[in-house]
Amino acid sequence: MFPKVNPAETKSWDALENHYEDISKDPIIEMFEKDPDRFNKFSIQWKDFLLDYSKNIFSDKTKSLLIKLADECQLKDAIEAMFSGEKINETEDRAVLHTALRSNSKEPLKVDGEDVRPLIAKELEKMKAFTEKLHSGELKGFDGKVIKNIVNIGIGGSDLGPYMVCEALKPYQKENINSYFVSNVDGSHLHQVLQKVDAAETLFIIASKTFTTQETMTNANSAKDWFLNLAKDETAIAKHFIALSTNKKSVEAFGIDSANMFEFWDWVGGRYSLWSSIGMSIACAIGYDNFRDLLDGAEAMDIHFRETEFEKNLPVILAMLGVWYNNFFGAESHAILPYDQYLHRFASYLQQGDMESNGKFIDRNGEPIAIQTGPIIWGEPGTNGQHAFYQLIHQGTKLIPSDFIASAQSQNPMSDHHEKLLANFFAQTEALMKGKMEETVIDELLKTGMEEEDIDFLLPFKIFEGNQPTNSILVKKITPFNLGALIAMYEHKIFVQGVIWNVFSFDQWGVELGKQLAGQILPELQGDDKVTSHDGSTNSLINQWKEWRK
Ligand SMILES: O=P(O)(O)OC[C@H]1O[C@H](O)[C@H](O)[C@@H](O)[C@@H]1O
Repeated sequence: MFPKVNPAETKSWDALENHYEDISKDPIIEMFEKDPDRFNKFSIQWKDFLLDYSKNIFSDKTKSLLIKLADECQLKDAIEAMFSGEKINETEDRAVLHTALRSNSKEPLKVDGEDVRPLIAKELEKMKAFTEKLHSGELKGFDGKVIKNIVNIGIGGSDLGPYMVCEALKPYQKENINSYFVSNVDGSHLHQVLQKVDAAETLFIIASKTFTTQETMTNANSAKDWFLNLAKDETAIAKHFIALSTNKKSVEAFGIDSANMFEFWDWVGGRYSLWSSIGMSIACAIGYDNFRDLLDGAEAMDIHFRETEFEKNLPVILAMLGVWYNNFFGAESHAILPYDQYLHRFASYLQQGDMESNGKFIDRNGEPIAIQTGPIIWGEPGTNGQHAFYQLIHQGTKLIPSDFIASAQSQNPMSDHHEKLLANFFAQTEALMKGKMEETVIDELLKTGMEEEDIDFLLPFKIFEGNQPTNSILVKKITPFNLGALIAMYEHKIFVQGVIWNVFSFDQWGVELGKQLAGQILPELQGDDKVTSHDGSTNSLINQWKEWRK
């Protein structure tokens, strides 16, 4: 049974509240001075990963209390429930088995009496055969030209994951393939892409779990119209459109033959679906073997997560640190700061992964939750962020725990770029921890020859209080395998936090209301009649738009 423990009613929760009072103002730097072994104690090396979590407001006692909390919330049982295919997504009555998609195990894994392993293997074989045809040039368009452009049309989980991975693995991109992603229903998004491609050389991948999502279906229909206008032959669709979906009926109704449909299943959540046939655009971009490496990396992390004691478990430690700041320090957000340009979509990918999973106010017993749940996830690659928002992290009034992620090896070594990038990566976490004390500021200003009166004026502005917590995640190189492991690490971190906060992490009812209202408003936008059916603000906005639209 999936546990349903209210964390605030556990003994360790009370103990953590008391412990917070004792430790929250202690300078991290002094913890290093007192304990020379601190880095060894609070870091984990696993394969090509080094997680250093020693720069946190965190002691042996914090660690043991957080792990006790995980135990009291029955995390071990929850992990087993997920991996074994229990229907832990109770509000949708579904199992949660994205881990099965990347598993090499042959041991039967049943959902509703059916072993899912052969289903997964069959679909992967189909993806392999298709991508091999694409890369060998065998896949040709309606007039015999070789297909070289891939346009993925999808949104949310059917876009963010594949897009993020294709960007992160750009150095592995097949030379003869150009990949494009269209997600926004704003016609400009599709327009921009269609301008760049020749219909005769283009494959449209319509990616949608439900095949009913308004944005995706609108873009898919417009792409089809554009294509038919050029190809002038309905039968050519079979060569230029494929579908990735769980909904065969709607795929066929759209005009895509089920032979050109790559299936997945309702036990794969949208934001956890890049490992399924939703990863087709990834396999097309980097080749099937690299896609398999991505899956293997994720599987390695799954095994680590499932089998490693919590003390040394990467996702568990990251998750419990997040709980520590979210629930005891009152931190509202968590920053993801990759020092790797190719990871420039990583934070936005994790926004869906994390915020759609744990942004909930009702617990697994159907009761309102009295404690804080999922944080606001945000971030941009370093060093760019340093010149934009780091001011607030260093000297603002908010506590912002951050994950600094860097690749030890550059994909594109160029003079001393990578040393400079990494110098910034190392410097920032040190600066955030140490801050700059009054005496140091005075010393520095005296050395410039500044008058004492001027120093007195400037002094408070130049002080950095420090003690801003950070995790450093150093990865040897962002290969497909390591990226798969990195993504899976965050997926499991999110899972653990959902277990602790006692929320259902795999549904997303919160996205429905806006969709429903947009559906009601759309017909009201036709015609020139004044709209009066909403509140004063919404009516006025719509009516002003009607005046300005032409
Ligand atoms: O793949 P689709 O069915 O088109 O869904 C795309 C996205 O839309 C929904 O609004 C959900 O909030 C997302 O979780 C999902 O990934």
